[in-house]
Formats: sequence, structure tokens, C-alpha cells
Amino acid sequence: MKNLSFEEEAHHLTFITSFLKVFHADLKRRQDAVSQGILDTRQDINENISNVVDFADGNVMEFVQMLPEIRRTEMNFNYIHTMLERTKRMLPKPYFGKIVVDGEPLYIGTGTIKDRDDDILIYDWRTPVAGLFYENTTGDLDYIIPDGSRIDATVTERRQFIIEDGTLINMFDSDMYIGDEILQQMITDSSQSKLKNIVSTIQQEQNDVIRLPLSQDTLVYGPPGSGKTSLAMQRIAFLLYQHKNKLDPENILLVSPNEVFNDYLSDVLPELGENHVKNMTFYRLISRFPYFGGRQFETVYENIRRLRETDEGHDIYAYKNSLRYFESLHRFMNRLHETGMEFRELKGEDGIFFTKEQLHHLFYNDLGHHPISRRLSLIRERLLNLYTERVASLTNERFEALLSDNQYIGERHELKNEAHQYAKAQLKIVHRQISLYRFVHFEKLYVNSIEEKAFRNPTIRSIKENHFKYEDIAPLLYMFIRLLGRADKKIQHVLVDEVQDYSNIQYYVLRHFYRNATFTSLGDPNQQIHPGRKDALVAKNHAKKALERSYRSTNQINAFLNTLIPDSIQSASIDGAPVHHVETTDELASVRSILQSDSHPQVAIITPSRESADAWFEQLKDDFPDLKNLGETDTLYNQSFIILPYYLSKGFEYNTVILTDASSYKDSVHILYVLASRATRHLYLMNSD
Ligand SMILES: Nc1ncnc2c1ncn2[C@@H]1O[C@H](COP(=O)(O)OP(=O)(O)OP(=O)(O)O)[C@@H](O)[C@H]1O
Repeated sequence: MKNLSFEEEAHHLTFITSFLKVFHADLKRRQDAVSQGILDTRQDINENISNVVDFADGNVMEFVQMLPEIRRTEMNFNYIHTMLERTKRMLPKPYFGKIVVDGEPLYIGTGTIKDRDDDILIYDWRTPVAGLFYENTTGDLDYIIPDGSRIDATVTERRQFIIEDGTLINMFDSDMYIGDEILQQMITDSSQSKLKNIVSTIQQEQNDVIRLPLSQDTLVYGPPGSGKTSLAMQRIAFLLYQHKNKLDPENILLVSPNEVFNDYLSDVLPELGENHVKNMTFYRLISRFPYFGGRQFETVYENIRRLRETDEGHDIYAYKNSLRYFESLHRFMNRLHETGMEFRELKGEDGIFFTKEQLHHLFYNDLGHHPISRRLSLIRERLLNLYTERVASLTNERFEALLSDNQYIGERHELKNEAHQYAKAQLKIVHRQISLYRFVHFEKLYVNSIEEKAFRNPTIRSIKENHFKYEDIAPLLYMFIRLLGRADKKIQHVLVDEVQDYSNIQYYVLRHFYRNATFTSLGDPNQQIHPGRKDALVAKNHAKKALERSYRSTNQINAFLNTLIPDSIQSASIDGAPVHHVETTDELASVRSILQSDSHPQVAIITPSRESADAWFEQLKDDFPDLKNLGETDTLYNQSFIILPYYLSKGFEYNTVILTDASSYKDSVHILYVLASRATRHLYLMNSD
């Protein structure tokens, strides 16, 4: 079969867009009709079936008979709603690719569209057969369908389209690298400030990861700009499509490096509509454990600053993030069923409620034959019963006292109520301690788990001052999860971005807290911004995938990155301006002139500290009113002209990056590597004499 000419493709596109318009208008009409039907049914129920469903009256039967119809209407309504959104979204760009498989042309877009005879006009990119588009070659290929069978297919043509507002602008036949042309255009377009959708130019190595089965735990390493975050998002879309009957966006979790990420990613998957995937940071996990409520934990940023700017606690940080400590923590926990458990005395306003010794005895003697988490829940149950008894007896005592004290006048039930409130207040703390398992002394257990004696005292000091360090979070959560088996079982798949930032204990905590989930973890061991030492991640039973090519920065910037870490990046990008090394005696004046000289669509001024970010902001804000100073707790990314300290820049990208005081990173090549790789087009390294 001869390939269609440009005119024929343009004609086909006109046919498709006309179809979509008519389909959309028809859906609108149907929506109005269905909405009217729903209103009529509601009115019918109100008028003819009384609001109080009465068994004797027999109207229950009438109502039950209406249920299938109501359900059908609801399904119809949902279908119309989905298709309305889809046709609206796809109208300007109905498809981006085409393959001819076994003689059949298949057009590929971001959703499936069928004609009135149920023939498919556009294939969703996530369908198994559409996967052939991303195979990078024509010829005899195969693809796997959901039941696991392999289907042979002969692909004779692969074509890509550039379509804007329903008009065919260009098309490319490609069977070497998909999208080289279009990819170049995607890469050239760096106008968007948030992360873009890469569906039309997904590369084969990325496609392989996106389409891995849900059941497969995977660790993906790739250099900056190799599309890890992008493919994580496409993988979410793919899994939701492939498992539409069992997965909802709320069953998927993205663990990201900061709170702004959510907003940065909010435009990537328009097909999810309002249903954003949940986003989480490791730090925020603490809030899922009420036991630790009221404890103050150092944030990751405070941690980075402390370790970079002071000499305090480097050894202890390295120890607590080491495999050595992780293993000793395991051993320590494994012994607890026999020995070493630590309890806290329970004490109310009226004195001791339960002693440590009693708790110890219950745990190792009375309940010693149960697994640990069972022992603890049984203890909690007993303590709660005891609490109820104690409240009752205290209430009685107080009631008698109130009765005999004629200062208190009131009805008996009022006095009883007052006595009850009094008893509860006396034991309020005890109740809280029992409910939250605070009779288990996790802090003491934690200290005991530290085999390296020299690190115990500083840990005790942090606990006493209620200023836990960032590195204390993971071991404490680890212990809680191991002892009490806490978990979020709703989550089916977790994607961890920037996984190189996680220690083995942190990863364990994530794996066990989301224990029903499989993981896709993505990162780059070369992108370490954290100044503390930690052992590399051992991701057992994960398929290991490596991405090679990088699409973000110009070839010049990528070449510069290779001077920092040799052979770390294979550039699949475009040429641009040389990297600017600006030697200056007046950094401020130089930055001003860069900002004034060119109209850069997006600029980030990255500074070596929070203080310098604030200082730069103060100096520039009057002349550049659009400039924003990104804060550690900000959640809105939508900023195209910002100042930020270096540790907040993880994962983002900007058209132009200006690194102030760049020589301050001369001993931290990995940090410089991360910062320089944020630039898509222009990189300025400012050095003052
Ligand atoms: N297949 C692709 N087609 C077009 N653009 C792509 C492709 N893959 C990646 N990109 C672009 O490259 C840039 C970097 O992507 P992304 O942020 O996902 O990379 P990353 O590996 O997560 O980077 P980092 O490790 O630096 O955070 C983005 O602008 C993205 O749109």
C-alpha cells in the first residue's frame, strides 16, 4: 500500500476533526437529554414514591425496580462526561502518530475514539498495539496483549504529525529514531514553565519502563534530563489505563523531593483531568504517625544547611544512613520478642496508672507467646479497659464527694456528669498515651539500637531538647512500622522520584508502609545535593533499568556537565549558546545586565544559601517586580522568574540558569552538576574576583 501524501493526510485530518466536532455536539445534546432524564426521575421519586420508603406501602418494590434504570443512566452520564472531555481535549490535536500494521493504518493519540460502527478511528497511545509506535523501527515486530500472549505484527510505515489547532503543519516518516525531527522541535520549545507531556516523542528506552507490568518493582537510573520524571508521569497514565478496573488515581502515589513538585507536574497528564495523583514527601510521612505528634523534626533543608554550613553531626549522619546501622537495627528489632523492649510509665493527674514493670511483665510473660504487634495491641486493649474501669471508679468517688459536700448544688445527674468529666480530665493524658501507643518508649528503643556508643549521647540530647534530626525520622518510623505493622494498604503503586536521595532505611520505611504497592523508583547517583554521606541504595528484587540519553539541556551545557562528571551524559539535544563563565567584580551589575539584555522566557537565579537568595531578592525586586523568591514551604511552582537557594532546585528546569557565586561549589562537584543541569538553554556561572 502506498503511503498517503501530505494532502491525503490533511484530508484525513479534516475528516477526523469534523467527526470529532459532530461527535462532541451530539454528546452535548445527549448530556442535556440525560440530565433532563435524571431530573425527571428525581421528580418522579419525590412525587410518586414518598421520601420515606415504606415497606407496607409496597413502594420499596417500585423503587427497587427503578434501580437498574438509575444505574444505567448514571453510567451513560459518566460515559458522556468522559467523552465530552476527551473530544474537547483532542480536537486541536486528534493524533500525533500513525503506524501501518499488517496493512491497516492506525492513528495514535491521547485517547481512543470510535466511529458509530465501533471502528477505532484513533488508538489511545497506551493500547498494546500502539506500543509498536514507540519501537523505533518498522518490520516484523510483536506486542503483548493483557492476557500475556505475544501478537506478531508487520509494521510497514511509521509517521509523525505536527498538528496545530486541527491543521496539519508537517509530517515525518521515521523508522530510525522516532521523533528525531519532532523531538528536536519539542526540545527547542522551552516556553513552558511546568513539565511537559512527552507522549508524542517517548523514546524506546523510556517506553520500555513505562510499559513494565504493574507487578514489577523497578529501579531506573539515568542522567539529568533523561526523562525520569516525565516517564514516571507517563507510567502513571499507562498503569491507570491498563488497570482501569482496579486502579484509580488515588491508588497511586508519587513520592517527590518537595512540596512544589505537585504543582510543577500539574499540567503533564491532562487526560487525568482533575484527578491528580497523590503526591507525598518523605518528611510529610511523619504526620501519618500520631505517636510522633508534638515532636519537632529537622526538615531536610535545615539538615542540608546544617551539614553544609557547620561541622556539626557529619559522622552521626553518615552512621545513621549507613547499611551498617540499618543491619544492626534489623538485628536489634529481631531480638525484641525476647528481650530489650522499653516501656513508658503511665501516669495520670491522680498518680501512677500502670508501671513500666507491669508493662514489661505483660509483654514478656503473660502475652509472650504472641507476635509482637499482637502483644502490643492486646496490651493497649487491656489498658483501655482498665482506663474505663478507673474512670468509672473515680467518677463514683468524685460523685460521693460532691454529694457530701453541700457547696455543690445540682441535680444528681448533673453532679454525676460533673464527676465523670472530672475523672476523664484526671486521666486524659493516660488515655492519649494508651491510644497512641505511647506506653511503648520508641525514643529509648531508638537510642538502644545505636550500637556505636559515641552516637548515643548526641541522640539523647536531641530527644531531650525535642529537636530530632532529619536522620532520626527514618529509624523511628522503621521501628514503629516493624513493631506495630502500620501501613497504607490502599496504595497499589508508588513512584519515588530522586531516589538517590533516600537511605536504605528510608526506602525500607516506604516499602513497608506502602506494603501492597509495587515501586518504580527513579534517580541518578550523580545527583547528590545532600552534603552528608550515605550508603548506596540496595533495591532488592527490582528490575534495574538504565536510561542513557538526555533531552533537556543544549549540547554545550551537556558537554560542560561531562567535564564535571566525565562521560555521565549522552546528549540527544540541540546546539545552543556556549556556557557563559562570567568573571566579574560586580555580580549584581552583571546579573542585572543579563536580565536586561535578553528576554529569556524563564530565568532562575540559583544561590548558594537561603541568606544569599534573600539578599539577591532584596536587591533586584524593585527593578524586576515579577521576580519571586521561592520559599522552602511554597507549594505553587507557577513562577517563571525566580530566585532560589540551590537545595530547592532539585528536579526542576529553567530556560536560563544564573548561578551566583559559582566558585562556592568548587569542592562540591555533584552540586554544581545538579545546578548546571537545570538549564535548558542558557547557563551563566558567575564568579566574582
Ligand atoms: N522523550 C522525550 N521527548 C521530548 N522531551 C523529552 C523526552 N524525554 C525527556 N524530555 C524532556 O527533557 C526534560 C527533562 O525531563 P525530566 O525532568 O523528566 O528528566 P529527569 O531525568 O527527571 O531529570 P533530572 O534527573 O535532572 O530531574 C524535560 O523538558 C522533558 O520534557
